[in-house]
Amino acid sequence: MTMTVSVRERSAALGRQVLQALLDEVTLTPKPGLVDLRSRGAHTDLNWALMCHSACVLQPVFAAMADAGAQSEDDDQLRQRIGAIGRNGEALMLAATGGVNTHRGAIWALGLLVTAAAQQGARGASLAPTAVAARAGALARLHDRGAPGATGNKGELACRQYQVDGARGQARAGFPLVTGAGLPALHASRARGDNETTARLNALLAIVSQLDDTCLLSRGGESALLALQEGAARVLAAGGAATADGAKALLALEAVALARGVSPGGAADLLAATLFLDRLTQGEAHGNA
Ligand SMILES: CC(C)(COP(=O)(O)OP(=O)(O)OC[C@H]1O[C@@H](n2cnc3c(N)ncnc32)[C@H](O[C@H]2O[C@H](COP(=O)(O)OP(=O)(O)OP(=O)(O)O)[C@@H](O)[C@H]2O)[C@@H]1O)[C@@H](O)C(=O)NCCC(=O)NCCS
Ligand SMILES: Nc1ncnc2[nH]cnc12
Repeated sequence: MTMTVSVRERSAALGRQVLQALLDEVTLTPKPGLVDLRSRGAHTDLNWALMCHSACVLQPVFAAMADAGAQSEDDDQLRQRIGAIGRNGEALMLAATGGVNTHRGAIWALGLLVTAAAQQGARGASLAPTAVAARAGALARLHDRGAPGATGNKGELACRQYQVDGARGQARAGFPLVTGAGLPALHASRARGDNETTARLNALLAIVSQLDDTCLLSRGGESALLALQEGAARVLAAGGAATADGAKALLALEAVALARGVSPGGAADLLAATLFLDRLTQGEAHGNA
């Protein structure tokens, strides 16, 4: 009995940590093309308040996935369970936003990661980012029998048209751009004394510079993807968002995103995933500086 209560409490705490990561991501400012505290970026149907509302509505969904992860004995059953919770979460999101896709990618990526973190925690296994991401990747590779054969979503269509792996591929590979780009950039930036906002912006740019983001592909095609990847790499090569040259390059990147009407929504989700994994090992020490 006491055991059940403490599993629930830990799951609820993980749900709050996901919520915090989503709020930190959307509040991070200035982001190129994305919704932030200043603006809607390249979006007409999204804004900061709607993104925050959506994140709050989804908190119990992430806690339910964590609960499933903590209590699971069998990976295949767990995969079916979180697939169902994720689809229900998507329906809740659409009902709460009047049909706007605020967090589909986040439900997918952070859903897998929070499940994996809860499973690792319940087994007394490592909560290191690489261990949690690898566990999440293993879950993503299992067949979700409740999933429709085709979603018809823009990401899926872009994957087919441009021969990229998209959100599914990133998860099945164990989130290599979270562990290999976002987290290293976040930590390197903090280590050289950048403030937390700059460190998070540099983590986002490191992800944008390498990700085949289907949000960019579906709105702007390959030329938009390349323009954003190269623009993000230029900010980092100039020393990152904290330097004068980097800040100039970031403004130029934002102008490119707005002129093309594109937004790196997949990279934003992976930044939230980066911040979640960082928080798992760092505790709640980092505020929005
Ligand atoms: C397996 C799914 C991820 C279904 O994916 P599908 O291929 O069907 O396509 P999408 O709906 O496009 O979902 C993919 C979302 O993932 C984000 N993303 C894009 N590229 C990548 C990438 N390379 N790596 C990781 N993540 C990526 C992205 O999400 C963000 O963008 C959303 C806004 O996108 P969009 O609707 O295109 O919006 P706009 O461009 O603004 O549209 P318009 O205004 O122009 O109309 C936003 O939500 C961000 O989150 C992609 O959208 C999965 O969804 C699935 O199977 N779900 C059900 C089960 C489940 O959730 N399980 C979870 C636990 S197992
Ligand atoms: N900040 C943001 N702006 C637009 N789309 C997003 N998807 C996830 N985070 C986002």
